[in-house]
Amino acid sequence: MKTSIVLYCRPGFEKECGAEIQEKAAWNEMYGYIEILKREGIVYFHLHNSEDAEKLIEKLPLKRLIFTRQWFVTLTDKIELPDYNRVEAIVESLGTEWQYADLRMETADTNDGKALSKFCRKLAVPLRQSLRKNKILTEKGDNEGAVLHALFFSGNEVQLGYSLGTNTSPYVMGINRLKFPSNAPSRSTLKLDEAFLYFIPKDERESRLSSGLNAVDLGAAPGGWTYQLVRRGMMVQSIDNGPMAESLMETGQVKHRMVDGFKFIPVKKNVYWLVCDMVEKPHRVAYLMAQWLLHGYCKEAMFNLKLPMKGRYQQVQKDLQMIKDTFAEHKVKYEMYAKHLYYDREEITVHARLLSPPPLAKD
Ligand SMILES: C[S@@+](CC[C@H](N)C(=O)[O-])C[C@H]1O[C@@H](n2cnc3c(N)ncnc32)[C@H](O)[C@@H]1O
Repeated sequence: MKTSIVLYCRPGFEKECGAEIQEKAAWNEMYGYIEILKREGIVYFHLHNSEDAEKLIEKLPLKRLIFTRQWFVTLTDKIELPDYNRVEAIVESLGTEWQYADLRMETADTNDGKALSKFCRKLAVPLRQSLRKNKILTEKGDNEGAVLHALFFSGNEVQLGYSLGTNTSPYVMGINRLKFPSNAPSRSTLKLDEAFLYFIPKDERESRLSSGLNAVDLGAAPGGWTYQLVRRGMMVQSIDNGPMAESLMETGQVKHRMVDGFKFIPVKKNVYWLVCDMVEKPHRVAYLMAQWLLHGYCKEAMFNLKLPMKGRYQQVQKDLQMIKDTFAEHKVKYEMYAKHLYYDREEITVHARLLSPPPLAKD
């Protein structure tokens, strides 16, 4: 059996996901070839050297991959399951050598996969029990331990693998499913909600997403992103020529400014968050975000970069590199992560902040 890494991404983005893992593995001098399950959001990275699989998921932070939602190292090839005694067949193929802290029942992120996930939920109960009985699954609460993945292709076909508790997504298939708030003005509200939950660690949310902070929302109408800022108690300047939802204006927390988002500069230096969802050329948005941070107009920025039809991975790399080069030119320390989040479609979300004083800020 060859040892491979299985990566989950948004269906339709397998090529980008494959190109990215191959490139970032090569930076670590690990090589292999890609096999994609087209439109299923599943990518195999078959490593030439089997030992590299675990080394790679240990060394490369999952957070550094833009197009990968979740990953695992294979323990088995695809296993054929009988119609009965599926649990026994899975437990048997695992052996008793290794223990896991958690079990994830997974499928492709497709309509067929959704139908299959009901079956998985039912099977999870007896499977967990049996894994515990056989001491393959340890007691809950061990975040450091390995996570066991069971990827189902049908009720009769599964592949098993593991990820490392310290470098894995906490969600099944790496997807954080959120409930759409019925009073939000647009569905894109979920993009910013997911982004805040993904990029800002839980124990820092109280200070970095706290009530009373000031925010600017560029390309705000009708207000899905502003809604997330208002909901967290922030005061928001919403920039867009289009109309904002009345319900948001009534909160008294929103100032609507009908001006060009590329020309707007805040009068006061008290803006903490800049969020931006303008449908614009990504390099223009990337440049604007870097300028806001370097001038100290905001402390943190969360923004979308629209993806082109072709050469999506290369374009994203170019736009992010431009921001990195601009920061390097000004010798600032910074933190920047980008992710193709679940609620993103033809765009990725980027979070950036400076860790040293903004060099172009004027008193
Ligand atoms: C995808 S929509 C934003 C949706 C919004 N984030 C929400 O959650 O409801 C993009 C918005 O960007 C605005 N926009 C595009 N170019 C702009 C510019 N130069 N200045 C201000 N707004 C702009 C458009 O008017 C449009 O309302």
